[in-house]
Amino acid sequence: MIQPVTLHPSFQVLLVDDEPAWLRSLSLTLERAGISNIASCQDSRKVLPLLEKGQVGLILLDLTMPGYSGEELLEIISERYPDIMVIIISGMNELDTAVRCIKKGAVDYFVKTDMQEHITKGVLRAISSHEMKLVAKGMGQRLLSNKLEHPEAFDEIITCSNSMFSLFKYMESVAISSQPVLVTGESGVGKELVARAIHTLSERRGKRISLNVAGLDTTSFSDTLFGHHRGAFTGAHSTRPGLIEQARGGSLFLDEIGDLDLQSQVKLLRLLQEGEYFPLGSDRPKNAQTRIIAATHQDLQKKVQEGRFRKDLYYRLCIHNVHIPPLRERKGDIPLLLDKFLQNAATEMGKKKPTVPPELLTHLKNYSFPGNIRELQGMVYDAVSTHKSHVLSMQSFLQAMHADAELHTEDSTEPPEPFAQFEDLPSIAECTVMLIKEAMKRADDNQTLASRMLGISQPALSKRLKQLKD
Ligand SMILES: Nc1ncnc2c1ncn2[C@@H]1O[C@H](COP(=O)(O)OP(=O)(O)OP(=O)(O)O)[C@@H](O)[C@H]1O
Repeated sequence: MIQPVTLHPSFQVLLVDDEPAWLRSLSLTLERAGISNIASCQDSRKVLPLLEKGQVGLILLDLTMPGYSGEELLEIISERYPDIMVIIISGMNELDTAVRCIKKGAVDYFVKTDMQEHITKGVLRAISSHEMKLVAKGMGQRLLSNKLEHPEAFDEIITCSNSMFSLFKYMESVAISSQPVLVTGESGVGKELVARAIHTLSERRGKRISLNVAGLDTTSFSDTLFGHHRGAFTGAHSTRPGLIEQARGGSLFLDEIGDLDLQSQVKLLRLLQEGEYFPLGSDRPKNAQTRIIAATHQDLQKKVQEGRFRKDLYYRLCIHNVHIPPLRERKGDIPLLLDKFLQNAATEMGKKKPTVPPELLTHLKNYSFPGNIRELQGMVYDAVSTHKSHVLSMQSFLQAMHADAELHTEDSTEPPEPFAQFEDLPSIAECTVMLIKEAMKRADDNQTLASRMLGISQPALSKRLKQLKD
């Protein structure tokens, strides 16, 4: 069972300084920016034993301290703990010292008199960078293992496909990152379920809030996401927090992100880049402490090329990308999904789970499911709703598949070219053999079904098969 944690980031940020007042003030500044996994240490001699515990990922280190100096500690840490990042925050504004510290392995150097906002941004940058390193490290380890660490997070996603299993491992690896995740895939493949699993895996204590951004104009988008202050516009009678506030410490799922208008894209980009936003009617920025998960069935790269989606936003969003394959590329999932949906539909409608005719699975496996899992689910619910007793009728399935095939033939602007691969046309006899073989393959060697596909009787097919053998 995953226990929700309150702390961000997933590793500890250790503040080392001999001045308690500075430690307190720095700690408060970082907490305001949503960094809560903080430990402080006033005695430089206690730093190394603290690092032994293996929880620290980032150190903010003073230079002038009794015991070990910051530079001495920096050298030891770089050598013994190369994975831990060190930022120097010194009272001295000396270029030589800064250059020396960077050469010794510090990732940044700040002076205590620098603006707090400046220091905070540097710390947030280092946190993101360390998170990415942890993600990459975790990914390497997970790819070698054939087990999931949190299989329960994927309970709702029925699958036996290897490609989905690899995606689950990827999702486990990126779960700790606070960077956005872009979930892509055709309509009905399960993007929302995946977004839910990512939120569960992230172990964030805050809520998962969803928003479908399709059709929202810029004002509604800003108001819904950022909220408003009383009097911000006519009708704003009271202050209302936006969804980012509601998802504080959790995740914000933005569905249909490909439909976001260009002006709203600028606002979302700013939020992702700066980590802050302005509620309507306010000139005081607020820190966004939520992780963005976006989803789309559209080809965002194509939209970028067409100038309909901002390139910078696209790259920000797809730091982690989960692409879900369509159902036709994981047909092995069809029997499991069919069984699950039959059970669910029967339970919901107070019926006994129907028996399935044996040919149904073959028909379903030969169908391309443009509407993916949602389409299969719809077919099953429709069939169960009209089902009376015993064996489930195939009629509604066949009708749905036929109707869809017709729709797609009408849609298609380019007629298929079945002979494009042949330089010399095959003979009629060769075509017959090819057709029979293909029909038997599609029908899983079921002659009754194959003969139906070919439009001949089963005895006629059987005769031809015999001739082929001879
Ligand atoms: N692997 C799965 N196991 C069980 N149910 C699934 C699976 N994938 C999808 N579903 C079900 O199919 C339906 C569609 O899934 P979902 O809404 O997540 O798709 P989507 O990709 O977000 O679609 P859209 O692009 O149209 O928003 C839902 O009812 C969902 O519960």
